[in-house]
Amino acid sequence: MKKVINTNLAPKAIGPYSQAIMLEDLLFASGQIAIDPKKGEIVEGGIEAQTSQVMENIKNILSAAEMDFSNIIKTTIFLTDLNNFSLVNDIYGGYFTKEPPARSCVEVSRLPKGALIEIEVIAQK
Ligand SMILES: C=C(N)C(=O)O
Repeated sequence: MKKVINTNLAPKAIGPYSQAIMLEDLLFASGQIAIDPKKGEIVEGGIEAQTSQVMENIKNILSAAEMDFSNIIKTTIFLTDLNNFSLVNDIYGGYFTKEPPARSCVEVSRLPKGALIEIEVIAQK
């Protein structure tokens, strides 16, 4: 039986999707862009600020499902500019102290709200 995960500590959906869906012990989180949940707007400060906000949003969705970064088994990173690869790795890597999850990273032409980065995760409880 699936369960919808919803928290005010992560941005509200900007379309017809849930923040995350739990199916048995697996969590499928929708792609997070760098919306500050308090303001409802993309944070200022470029790729570094956006990456940090995305990771905080993911942290709060995991927390709403009683999980943390150690539960993540797969991520997908979407970047509008692969030149930001190293900057993103530096920030992203700080959230995974050991055994980082499997990952894909791709460049895309555009993201919702003009975001520079979107990350989706799958986690196991
Ligand atoms: C931001 C999204 N995850 C979306 O529009 O699907």
